[in-house]
Amino acid sequence: MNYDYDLFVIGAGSGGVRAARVSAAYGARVAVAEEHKVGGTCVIRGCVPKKLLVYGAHFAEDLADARRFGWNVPKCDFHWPTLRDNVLAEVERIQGLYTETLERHSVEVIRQRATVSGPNQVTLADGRIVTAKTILIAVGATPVVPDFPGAEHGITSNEAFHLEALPKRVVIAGAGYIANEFAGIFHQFGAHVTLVNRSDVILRGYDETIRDRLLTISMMKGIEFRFHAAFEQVEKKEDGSLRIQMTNCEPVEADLLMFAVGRRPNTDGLGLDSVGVTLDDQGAIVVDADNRSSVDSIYAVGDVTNRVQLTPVAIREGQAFADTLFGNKPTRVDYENIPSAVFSHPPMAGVGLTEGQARNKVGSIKTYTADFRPMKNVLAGRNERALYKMIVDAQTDEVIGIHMIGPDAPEILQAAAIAVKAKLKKSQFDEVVALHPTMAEELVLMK
Ligand SMILES: Cc1cc2nc3c(=O)[nH]c(=O)nc-3n(C[C@H](O)[C@H](O)[C@H](O)COP(=O)(O)OP(=O)(O)OC[C@H]3O[C@@H](n4cnc5c(N)ncnc54)[C@H](O)[C@@H]3O)c2cc1C
Ligand SMILES: NC(=O)c1ccc[n+]([C@@H]2O[C@H](COP(=O)([O-])OP(=O)(O)OC[C@H]3O[C@@H](n4cnc5c(N)ncnc54)[C@H](O)[C@@H]3O)[C@@H](O)[C@H]2O)c1
Repeated sequence: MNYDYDLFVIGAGSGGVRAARVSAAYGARVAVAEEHKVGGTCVIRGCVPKKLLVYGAHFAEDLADARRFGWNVPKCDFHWPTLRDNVLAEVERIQGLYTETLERHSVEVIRQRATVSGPNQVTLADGRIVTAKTILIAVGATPVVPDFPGAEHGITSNEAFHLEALPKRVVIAGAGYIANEFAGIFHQFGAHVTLVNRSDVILRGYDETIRDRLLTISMMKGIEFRFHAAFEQVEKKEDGSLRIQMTNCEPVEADLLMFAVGRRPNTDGLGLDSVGVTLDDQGAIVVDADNRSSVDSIYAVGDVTNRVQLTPVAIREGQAFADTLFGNKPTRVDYENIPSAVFSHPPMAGVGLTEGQARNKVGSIKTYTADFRPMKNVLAGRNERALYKMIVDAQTDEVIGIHMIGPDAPEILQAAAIAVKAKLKKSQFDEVVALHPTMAEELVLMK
């Protein structure tokens, strides 16, 4: 049968763009449909604008610390519209680059919503029907908004990048990645931040000691935490402020409520049920190791499969899909030892097993820690300690996990992750001469 395209990709985000571009480079006739902006969550309302806000926020501490280093810093004001508009302009620039790359590879970019209407058929928002030998679903995920009276007065991370003015009092629901990153951002911009979580665990999945250090430092900075609290009701008052009622604590008054309680796959109304694509109980597309769904001609990559919701993972899945299907190079993503980071203030990062996971899985382990006050913090009079932890298999001496919190932790961890992935031993770390004076030298000095 003749199809309009060899490949039709739905969603031009991290996974979809990579899959479309590489498949086209292998000679496939490819189209990609995008209902919002090319680049997807990471570029438009995720990693990129978030990291730029983190940089912007960090100046609050840098400017204060500079005085201890002899700089005569006058009283500085922060102007939110300047940062917001510069960040949004940068996002537009990157969006342009992504679109250009796709077009240069002869990928047809269709700026509309698309839904699946057959195993080889896609229906566009304007009513056009197109056919493709293979369909790749790369529609990502969307923020979860809990259901309770007044929840409509809250925003999600999608809107946080567009705020008219900076709120003075912010309540953030959740205690995961987005909650902790935005807690740091709003706090550094001068807002009073309260994090509300239904349990007393922040950043589940990260090493407990590292998480505890972030909690301690955040509280020291003045970020408040309300644990074991569930939202009951939010009222909007005449002056526009919010009265937020929760279980287990007094109501909180705030100017902004932001939900950061997870992201669910974007499969609603996508037509997948009509063709028999199997979804799990979270609405994620169930795929095999080659990203193939329960329907032979339909594949899925990225957040919509709810495996690991990170951009580099979506990109790898998109690449593996293209290599396997159109490049004659069967490739599978290796999910072992994926490094990750939280761009909180200070940031934290980790790779491999946490101490708790290692005790359960490996049994006999050794742990090494470096708990130190970075040189810069000492001179700045900033009482913030960094903490590095290394987990070693006691039998093989292999380093099976590295976890850290402190300045530049994500930058340092990316390099350390190579060693963990390469299954290097603790003795091989010890053989490396320290690079002095750095924070990273602690990695080869742990005793
Ligand atoms: C605030 C925030 C910060 C983040 N920070 C980081 C970080 O620092 N590091 C990191 O690794 N990850 C981060 N992430 C996660 C990362 O953004 C995602 O894991 C990644 O974007 C997933 O890529 P994807 O291709 O699966 O989906 P997406 O990038 O979400 O792309 C999906 C695209 O599909 C489009 N679409 C959806 N439905 C349709 C349809 N029916 N028709 C046409 N188009 C459609 C959407 O508009 C979107 O553009 C962050 C996420 C958020 C929300
Ligand atoms: N630096 C990064 O790499 C980065 C940054 C941001 C987001 N992301 C990705 O995006 C995903 C989504 O981020 P997120 O922060 O929304 O999710 P998350 O899974 O990190 O955290 C969700 C939090 O919400 C809490 N929660 C869940 N349901 C709740 C409810 N009904 N009421 C109150 N609290 C509730 C959970 O206990 C948890 O603390 C992450 O899992 C991550 O993969 C990555």
